[in-house]
Amino acid sequence: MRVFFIGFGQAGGKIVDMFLAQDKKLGSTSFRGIVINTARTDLMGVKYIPMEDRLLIGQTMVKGHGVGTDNVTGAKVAADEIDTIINAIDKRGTHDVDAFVVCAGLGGGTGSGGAPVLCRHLKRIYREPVYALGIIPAPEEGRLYSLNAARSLSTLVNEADNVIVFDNSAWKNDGESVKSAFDRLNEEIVRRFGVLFRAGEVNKFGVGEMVVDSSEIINTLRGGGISSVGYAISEAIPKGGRSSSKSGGGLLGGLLGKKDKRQEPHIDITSSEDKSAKIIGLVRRAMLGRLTLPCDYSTAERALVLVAGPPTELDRKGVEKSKSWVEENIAGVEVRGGDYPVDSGYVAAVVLLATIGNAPRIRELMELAKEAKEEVVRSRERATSSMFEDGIDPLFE
Ligand SMILES: Nc1nc2c(ncn2[C@@H]2O[C@H](COP(=O)(O)OP(=O)(O)OP(=O)(O)O)[C@@H](O)[C@H]2O)c(=O)[nH]1
Repeated sequence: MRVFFIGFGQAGGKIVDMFLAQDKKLGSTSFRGIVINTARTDLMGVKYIPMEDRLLIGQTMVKGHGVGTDNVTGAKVAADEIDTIINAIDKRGTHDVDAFVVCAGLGGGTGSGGAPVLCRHLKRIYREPVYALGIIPAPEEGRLYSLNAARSLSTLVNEADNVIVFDNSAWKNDGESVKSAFDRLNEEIVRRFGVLFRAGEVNKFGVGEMVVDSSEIINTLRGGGISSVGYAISEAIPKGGRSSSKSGGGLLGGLLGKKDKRQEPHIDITSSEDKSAKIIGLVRRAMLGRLTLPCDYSTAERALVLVAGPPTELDRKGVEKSKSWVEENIAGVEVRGGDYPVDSGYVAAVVLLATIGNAPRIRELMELAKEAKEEVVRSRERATSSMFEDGIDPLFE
């Protein structure tokens, strides 16, 4: 799938920078993108994106200093400068893209406010689908971040064709601060979505036996709402049957995973039966393990199962059986799937759970936003009644 990424704000910018770095490392041209920010220093912090693809907005309003977690200003700046943003996207080339992905941390100001505005305009201008990859804050980051995320998310679900969520709090380790975990979390994000969005890409192995092309990803995400992604890897059987000591094993190895002692040890299997069992096991681990957004997977309306790895490990029966298993376990009946052959020391399963109906953290954010709204109404009423007590008629003052 050819994806045009737009990194909005600091988190979005760093993640898109990594997507493009991965593309360069793989010698692929599936991904392109630009980054946008109101803070000059954040744009300078990006490592791989060329200077001409870094766009500073809001200079008259905030003078390159950022919007300071104020997402109303973030939205205003994006709306005021939408023509400049669209021009920068057009300049980078959009004629052959399959989808746009707007990537942003929803708890701050620039990306949180700007992403919904940008999605609305991209949808107005282009025929290709527009997805948001939204990072939601951990509760420990404070109420303001959660309120910003709730507000941004409720607008985004109406503006984007689908919002795929990554929950920072679900991914940081106990005792670790969210900030110190950023680099690791970003790697997790780029690994999952890098594999998913590359499905169907032609490499030296050609396309898979059961190719997943961009239309299958698009059809899976078609219902809108919020989606989550599961991922699991297992070591592949090295050529000649011995275990490889190299991390990843090959150019694309880094795409699927790096050597991780916590992963299940590989089992030397060669028969189709064994390959199929390995794939089913991986898909189960992907769906039942940690998702980008922890949610009740049984409420998903559609799903996509993608198995990536060396061609010798891919197995049609395994993918078919995994699809049936996913279908039995989600609310909807539309489950798509296929394989993606790559040169790697790993086999990976990605499960995209689309349009989910229940995620506790999203519910928590929405309740917080409702309470905050009620508080505002109550404090307005209190202010009005105190003015009456003072003998002031607010209508005439
Ligand atoms: N996963 C991840 N989350 C991040 C990263 N950087 C910031 N965040 C989260 O994103 C939210 C803040 O968004 P930022 O991107 O820093 O803010 P911004 O859009 O630049 O907006 P302002 O700084 O307010 O102008 C917070 O909830 C952070 O936890 C990152 O590198 N990775």
